Amino acid sequence: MTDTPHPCRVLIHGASGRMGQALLRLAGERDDLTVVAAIDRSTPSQRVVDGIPHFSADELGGVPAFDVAIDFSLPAGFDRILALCVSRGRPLVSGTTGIDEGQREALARAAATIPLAWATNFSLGVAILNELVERAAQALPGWDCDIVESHHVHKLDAPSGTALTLGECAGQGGATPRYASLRAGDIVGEHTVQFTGLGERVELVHRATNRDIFARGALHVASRLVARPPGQYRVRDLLD
Ligand SMILES: NC(=O)C1=CN([C@@H]2O[C@H](COP(=O)(O)OP(=O)(O)OC[C@H]3O[C@@H](n4cnc5c(N)ncnc54)[C@H](OP(=O)(O)O)[C@@H]3O)[C@@H](O)[C@H]2O)C=CC1
Ligand SMILES: O=C(O)C1=N[C@H](C(=O)O)C[C@H](O)C1
Repeated sequence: MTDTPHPCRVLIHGASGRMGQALLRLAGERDDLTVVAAIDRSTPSQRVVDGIPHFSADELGGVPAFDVAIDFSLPAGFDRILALCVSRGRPLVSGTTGIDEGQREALARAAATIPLAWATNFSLGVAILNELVERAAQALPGWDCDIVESHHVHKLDAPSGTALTLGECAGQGGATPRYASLRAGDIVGEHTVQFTGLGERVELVHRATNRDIFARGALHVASRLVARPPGQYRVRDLLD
């Protein structure tokens, strides 16, 4: 008889948010992961919810042992969760967008000591779209490149993180992208990359209709990251 390895212990940072709630629900459906701590910015009135201990961001230093942290919060909360993972020597999966250049540099430094997967979009479709955009930009030199993104009215950053990553991919293919953003209703997330030539146009589109796709992707990446050496990983590096 072989021993069953214990479920991977997960900390969720940004647990009260739209993404945090999806992560808690979907993690609860998996046998290989168990959530040992949920962190919100403000102190919750109830300390244990559905058997999961909740902590405020100010209490981060006192959270129990974990194997991997998953962060979907805001840029103001990002430095502290990164510092916690570095100090505990634990991997970090982060989908927080809107982080600045200094925070990107801190990520790169941290990758010398812990495994890290920071991505602006954890869906499979956008991982593929990133590659398609780079190839299209290479194949269509001189065409205009425009990235149009639409999101729900609560989204704070613009252009979206995904749009900026698509722009980096287009840039690697030689294009100079322009951006346009729309905030309306409850749109989960839509991105169109439009290449326009003379008399013709190519459009590459991704529409997210349910944020579970991001949460599932992040949980999958977390389950793979725990076995990796320190370094920065992309979503596509960790796909099966
Ligand atoms: N990479 C991807 O695939 C995706 C990325 N995102 C990104 O994930 C992030 C969260 O999105 P969403 O869930 O919609 O946002 P919400 O506003 O719904 O949730 C934000 C969460 O972060 C917490 N938080 C805010 N500020 C701090 C802080 N200073 N310290 C600690 N925690 C903090 C909030 O706690 P409290 O409730 O107590 O204020 C809340 O739990 C955004 O950056 C968004 O762009 C979203 C979807 C997919
Ligand atoms: O805030 C959101 O909702 C989303 N944010 C990410 C982004 O900024 O690209 C990913 C997704 O589009 C949803």
